[in-house]
Amino acid sequence: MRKKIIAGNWKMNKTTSETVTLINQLKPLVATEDADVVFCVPAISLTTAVEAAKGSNIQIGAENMHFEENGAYTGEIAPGMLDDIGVRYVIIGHSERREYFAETDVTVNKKVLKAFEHGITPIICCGESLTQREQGVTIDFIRQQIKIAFLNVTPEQAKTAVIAYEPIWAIGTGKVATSAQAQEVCKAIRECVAEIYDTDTAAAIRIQYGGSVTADSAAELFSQPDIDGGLVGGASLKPDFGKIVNYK
Ligand SMILES: O=C(CO)COP(=O)(O)O
Repeated sequence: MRKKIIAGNWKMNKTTSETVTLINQLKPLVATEDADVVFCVPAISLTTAVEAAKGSNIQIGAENMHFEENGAYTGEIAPGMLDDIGVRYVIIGHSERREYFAETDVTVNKKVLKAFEHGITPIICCGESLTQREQGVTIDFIRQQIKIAFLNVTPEQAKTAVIAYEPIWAIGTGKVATSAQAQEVCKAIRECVAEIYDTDTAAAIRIQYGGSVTADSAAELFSQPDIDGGLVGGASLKPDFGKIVNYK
């Protein structure tokens, strides 16, 4: 049985002092043994967030990282820097990074490989646009994203990865995918992982749904057979996140 993983993606929200306040406020609300709970916070607050989360079940994740060890990449953050301060997860290839910062399936793959090298669990994002959904190419498009993201990733590594299916049309729009739509794609992702590797790997990998998840929609989404939790944007910044984590 896969353990659920419920992660917040804070995006570009909250100052460092606000981060401490919010973590302290949410700590008792997200305390559970039933799910892994991850807060992905802005890079500038990562060290503080790791400190603030100590003694709780909250793990801290980054929202991005570079794929090189170090070097002349002004403004970027290396995987070893995250590892050094106790960051255990990193979101890779979020659609906002693909859209505004020119990330591609190839850079996603490089980052995924680097994250594993450093023992950091990648939360690998995929998802179609509204146009692609209307064109009927959703599954083809996502299969391509997954196949490239996992190039040269070993089955042992893949078993520990997290995939976040986030339809772009559902992000920040209040337009949540139906549980049937989300389940259909998450099942297709698992089948794709089985094709790349084997059924054991497909059974172990955790697949989240993301896109306008709220305390009202979480229970139905997370009870689908191929949905192992969520990647939550807006609602992860509020006490409601506690209800999402304890959705049952
Ligand atoms: O992009 C998301 C999480 O990564 C989803 O954001 P919202 O929950 O705000 O729609």
